[in-house]
Amino acid sequence: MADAASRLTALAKDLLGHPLPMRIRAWDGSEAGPPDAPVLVVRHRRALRRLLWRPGELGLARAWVAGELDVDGDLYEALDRLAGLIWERGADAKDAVHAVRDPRFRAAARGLLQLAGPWPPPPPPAEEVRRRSGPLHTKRRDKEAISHHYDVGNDFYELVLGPSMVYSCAYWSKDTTLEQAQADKLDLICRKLALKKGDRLLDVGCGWGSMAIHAAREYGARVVGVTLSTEQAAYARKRIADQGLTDLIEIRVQDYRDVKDGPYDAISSIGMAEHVGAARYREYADELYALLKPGGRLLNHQIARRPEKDEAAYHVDAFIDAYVFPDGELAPVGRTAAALEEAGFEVRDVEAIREHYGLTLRQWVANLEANWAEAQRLTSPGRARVWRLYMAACAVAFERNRIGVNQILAVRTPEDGTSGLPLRPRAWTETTS
Ligand SMILES: C[S@@+](CC[C@H](N)C(=O)[O-])C[C@H]1O[C@@H](n2cnc3c(N)ncnc32)[C@H](O)[C@@H]1O
Repeated sequence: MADAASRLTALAKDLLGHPLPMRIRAWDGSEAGPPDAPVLVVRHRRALRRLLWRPGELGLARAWVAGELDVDGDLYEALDRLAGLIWERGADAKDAVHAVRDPRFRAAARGLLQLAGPWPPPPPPAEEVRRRSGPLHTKRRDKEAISHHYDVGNDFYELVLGPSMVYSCAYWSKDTTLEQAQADKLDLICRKLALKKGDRLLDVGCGWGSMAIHAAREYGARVVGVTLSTEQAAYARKRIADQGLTDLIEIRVQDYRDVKDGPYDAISSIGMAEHVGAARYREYADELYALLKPGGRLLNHQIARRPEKDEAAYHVDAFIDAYVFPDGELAPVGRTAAALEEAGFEVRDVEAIREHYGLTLRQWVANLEANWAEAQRLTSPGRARVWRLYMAACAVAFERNRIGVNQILAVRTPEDGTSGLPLRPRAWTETTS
């Protein structure tokens, strides 16, 4: 009988209707497939059982988290090749229906079942979030989802994010470091908001307090930062005390829907609206509008995805939902802009900075890899693997324009129409390559 790698390669071709664009190394040490391609390592045939049980992303993710699947070689190239396969070839549901009717496909599925060994598959890895039923984005459920993602431990985030502790896309220029690019991003937002000494700034989804600190220290703003994560809040308060900024900054563990002490001169929302859910964008926009004084500005920095015919696709992918961001949702940028306009905002500027997120994520992955043993110790080997795959896959998704990230500047323009913006807020000629 042929070795496991050759059988897998042949079965994958019959199942996919296309050769697998990777080399395979199987549990028996055999190898097959294109010689120069990255190697998909199938350490244990249990991985196949998981895949047959949950075909597609979730099955792959479970095997990856359990350490049964790995990549030897350039992870980005491997993901890029797989993304090409999934996004360009697997997108058409009609193909899948044809495939299931095809006797070759059915024979291949039976072959895989044989190769997979004794049924049933093992239980999902402990890192998987237990699915909850009931309505999405209630305050309670959002708090649980946020704790899952952010209460992994500040030490772990320090390893990945580095000293800037900013968990959103940085603003790069040639030869900058991550720390500089993050500081540049925070400063860009302060300038877009035209912050000045004494202004009241509300930073919704304040993370570990980096924006609050920058705005207070560099612009003299008085800042309220809100987060749902108790660990983030504790960390932010300590940083603020260490820098002697407690008079200017207050950090609260509070849902943004419960902030009632407006009006503010400006609001920043950086990497938070991804948690809101597209169905609630209007509620989100209404809340922020009500918290601003007339003439006040909002800077909404948010990941978006390309439009889909089926809105169910806006829910994040199965792997990310099960292991990383439960209940996260991405929608096209127009949905956010429309909700802001409907709430009464004047949308003044949209800056798309997609490529910057690819660069940021690659740096986070490099930080994680450089601290791999420590990262596994601080969380678990499974969780460290989840994060590496999630961040590398997101980098590829940004680079391939599957998802993007945008800064929307919106003003609560008063009745008389004075927006307070300069005639030429930004000159294209100033941009660097
Ligand atoms: C991706 S982090 C971004 C943190 C920070 N803005 C940064 O750029 O580093 C998202 C933040 O949104 C917060 N968040 C999510 N939903 C929230 C809600 N309903 N109310 C308040 N904060 C929320 C999380 O607690 C977290 O601090």
